[in-house]
Amino acid sequence: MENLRESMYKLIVETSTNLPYDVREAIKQAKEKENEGTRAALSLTTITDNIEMADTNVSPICQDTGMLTFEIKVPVNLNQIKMKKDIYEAVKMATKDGKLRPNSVDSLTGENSGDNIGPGTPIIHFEQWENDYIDARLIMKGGGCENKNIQYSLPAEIEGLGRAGRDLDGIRKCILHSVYQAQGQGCSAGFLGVGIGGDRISSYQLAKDQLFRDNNDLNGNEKLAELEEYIMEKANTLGIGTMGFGGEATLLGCKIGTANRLPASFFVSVAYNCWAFRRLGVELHAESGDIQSWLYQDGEKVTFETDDTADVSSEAKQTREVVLEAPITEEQIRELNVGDVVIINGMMHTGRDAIHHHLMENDAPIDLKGQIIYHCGPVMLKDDAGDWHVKAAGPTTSIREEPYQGEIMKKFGIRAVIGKGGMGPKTLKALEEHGGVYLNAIGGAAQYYADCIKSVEGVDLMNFGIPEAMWHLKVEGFAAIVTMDSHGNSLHEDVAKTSLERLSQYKEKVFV
Ligand SMILES: O=C(O)C[C@H](O)C(=O)O
Ligand code: SF4
Repeated sequence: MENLRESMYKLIVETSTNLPYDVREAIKQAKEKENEGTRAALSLTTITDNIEMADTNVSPICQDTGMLTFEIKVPVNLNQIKMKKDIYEAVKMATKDGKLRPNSVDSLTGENSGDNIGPGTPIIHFEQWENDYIDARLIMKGGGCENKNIQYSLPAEIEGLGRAGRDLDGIRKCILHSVYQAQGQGCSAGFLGVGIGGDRISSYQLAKDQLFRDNNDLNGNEKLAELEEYIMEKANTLGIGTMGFGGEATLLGCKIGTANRLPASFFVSVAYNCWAFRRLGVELHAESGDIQSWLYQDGEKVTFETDDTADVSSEAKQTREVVLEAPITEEQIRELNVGDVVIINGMMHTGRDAIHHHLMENDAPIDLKGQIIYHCGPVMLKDDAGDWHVKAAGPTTSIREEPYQGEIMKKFGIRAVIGKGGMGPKTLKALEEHGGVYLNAIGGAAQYYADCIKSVEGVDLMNFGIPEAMWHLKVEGFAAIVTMDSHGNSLHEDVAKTSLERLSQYKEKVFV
């Protein structure tokens, strides 16, 4: 198996940088459904441009390269301990080359292992089979969509839908609700893997396993096939849309599986995957470890036309072009309204979970008055001369900073924060009181935004690790949409409200 390490390296790089054909096809169809010129359509154009850029640059589609999970089937008698070592080496190499973000963090101290290896990471499952070759599949599921996974224990009372019993109709309610509760926070439009039955643990595993099914396959169980079809149709009427901006495309795939359960338990578990659905596989020669064929890449590769006159930045030309450069004044902020597209030039500073926590108790390493904070944990590489380069830099889910954001903006005089998925009432109130704005960038579009970053001017608090440090970035033409303004308006609040109303239409029994 002298080539296993190299083959696994190829699998990792390809999974991180090149979306599988079935996922590309689903995104292409979603884009065709949206009306031209709408925010949803323009956001999808940013997403498809980003997919092509990642492919061309051989760089991560999204900066969160996720929890590496390998599912490997091996002929009997193969040494799995040796195989594991090769996989670890391949992971380390891919991290060093900037194809993976160092994403393995000690749960208590927050210390980043730096190479993606640590207790519990990566996840590798082996299973023996009677075939004479190896089937190795990899999924890289990011943290934002992982946080939107949900497990229901039936019977249950479901928000908007009422009582869900221990039957197919109860399951239907759980799955519809799971789409609603994710809103735009898991970078919709998304894909669902659903596990019915098992115990709490195996039920979630079953849900994640469903994500390995080809998006175009038909469920072998007629009832479940019907349910999958129903969910696809109805979830796309909720109006959550791409990034939760509203629109036609909310769900791109739904795969449901079952396992036996105990008489006393009835779990429905949902694994929510963002549009950046990175999963690929290879068939390997059992002796050499060479790649014999790729999985999920049958037929002709689905490509997207790139159109730089029709992405989010072009919306500014149709609405109002507002160019911002820090330091920003309160007056400039008060002029902004939900729906405006802002083009940012000049400096912005990254800050996510560790920085927000730190700033509550400590001074900032630089003067943040009038500045812009970007909720982002980039993939960075240092060259031989010691200079840093941005390899991927999309936004992270902002709601995690909800306990801190308002206070921190006031304390340091920050005028704008950029992130994705929106923030809650506490931040909205602070934006109104202080004169601040929340700007939504397109989640997952890590190449698109990396391209806007013209230089890395410095970094502070590197002790928190690469994703969590405060990077000082100079940008040009960085486009984002005002989704929460200083007048008490929040697009996220509006979409949450209307989607709940739409969800409630589906209260009545459908499956008997
Ligand atoms: O960790 C990140 O960079 C992003 C994360 O996957 C998220 O969706 O919030
Ligand atoms: S930022 Fe969005 S696209 Fe990237 S891993 Fe998180 S949920 Fe997925």
